[in-house]
Amino acid sequence: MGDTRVFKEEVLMKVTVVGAGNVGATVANVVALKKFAQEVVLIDIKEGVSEGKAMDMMQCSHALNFDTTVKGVTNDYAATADSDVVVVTSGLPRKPGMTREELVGVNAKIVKSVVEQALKYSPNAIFIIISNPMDAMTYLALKSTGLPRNRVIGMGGMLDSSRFRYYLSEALNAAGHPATPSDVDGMVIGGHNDKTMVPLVSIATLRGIPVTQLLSKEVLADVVQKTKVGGATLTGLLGTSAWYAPGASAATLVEAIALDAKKVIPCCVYLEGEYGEKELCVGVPIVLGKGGFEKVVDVKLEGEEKAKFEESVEAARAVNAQLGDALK
Ligand SMILES: NC(=O)c1ccc[n+]([C@@H]2O[C@H](COP(=O)([O-])OP(=O)(O)OC[C@H]3O[C@@H](n4cnc5c(N)ncnc54)[C@H](O)[C@@H]3O)[C@@H](O)[C@H]2O)c1
Ligand SMILES: O=C(O)C[C@H](O)C(=O)O
Repeated sequence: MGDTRVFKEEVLMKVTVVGAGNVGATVANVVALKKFAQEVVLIDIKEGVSEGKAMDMMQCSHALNFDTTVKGVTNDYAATADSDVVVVTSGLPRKPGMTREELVGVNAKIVKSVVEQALKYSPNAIFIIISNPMDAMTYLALKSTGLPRNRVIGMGGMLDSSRFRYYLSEALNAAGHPATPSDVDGMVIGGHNDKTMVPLVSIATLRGIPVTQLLSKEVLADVVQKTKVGGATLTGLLGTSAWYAPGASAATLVEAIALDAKKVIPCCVYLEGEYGEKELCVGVPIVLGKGGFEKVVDVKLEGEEKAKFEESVEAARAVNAQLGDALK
């Protein structure tokens, strides 16, 4: 089979994934499959689970031809030392009928404590926050560590945009315009929640053709609504929240950092005046490279989309207000 090693000297990346549940294990697996990292450390509080999942993944390496080492540990942050990226997935997922915001109290304690422990061993790491409610958890991670804003990034927009593309492709197919999700370009900004995320219909395209020229207003409104409740729909079907697309989305962010790809991806970041907002973390397009987020990309929002983004910002502020003592 020849030499399968694919690492470039400058991409000897170490990635820690905190939480070895559905999402965390998927992130570790997809990172290994993408072949850009030297080592992935999976850490959890449940005795043996990280070790078992890591061993299972390592036993895929022959069949799937990757050389990344996946290591599992229980509560041993020393093993995570000198990670370049730390992905935080630890915390409770919602159950059918719940909102993500209902998890704020319990997950705030978990996220605050794991970020502090991971930072002690990896003082230069970039943190990617997944745990929900993600916008508030990103804000908490940033405020409680005092890290520069480019090193704390929440993942939600990449996932919501994937769902938007998926539902757009379904609607386009039904309207007689053959399309796969990857033929469609579309972005979701704002908070990662069921009510106020903002799928940007005005700039969505099928291979460059505006979808507004191909689909009726009613169909587009239906696509927007399905996208907004995409996570709740899956939670209803699965009995717990989704993991394949969340894991793949988080791994894609890690990859953009590892390869210094300078990709434009909607992510949750701390705003300092961009989009007319400050003092909160919310989803906007950013350029992602080796330093974390390098800049916020300005999309000129108008009319209804502008008003919806402002609503989303207010909703994110309301959840931050519930962080209370966790912020101290
Ligand atoms: N941002 C997003 O787009 C997105 C997508 C999917 C899920 N999520 C969120 O991600 C989180 C994880 O979801 P999941 O489906 O993997 O849940 P899960 O229950 O399968 O896994 C969570 C894991 O976290 C571990 N954990 C709990 N406290 C910990 C601690 N202090 N240190 C280390 N590990 C700890 C648990 O033992 C468990 O293994 C949830 O909060 C969920 O809502 C976010
Ligand atoms: O829906 C959830 O609670 C999990 C996640 O945020 C998702 O969108 O899949």
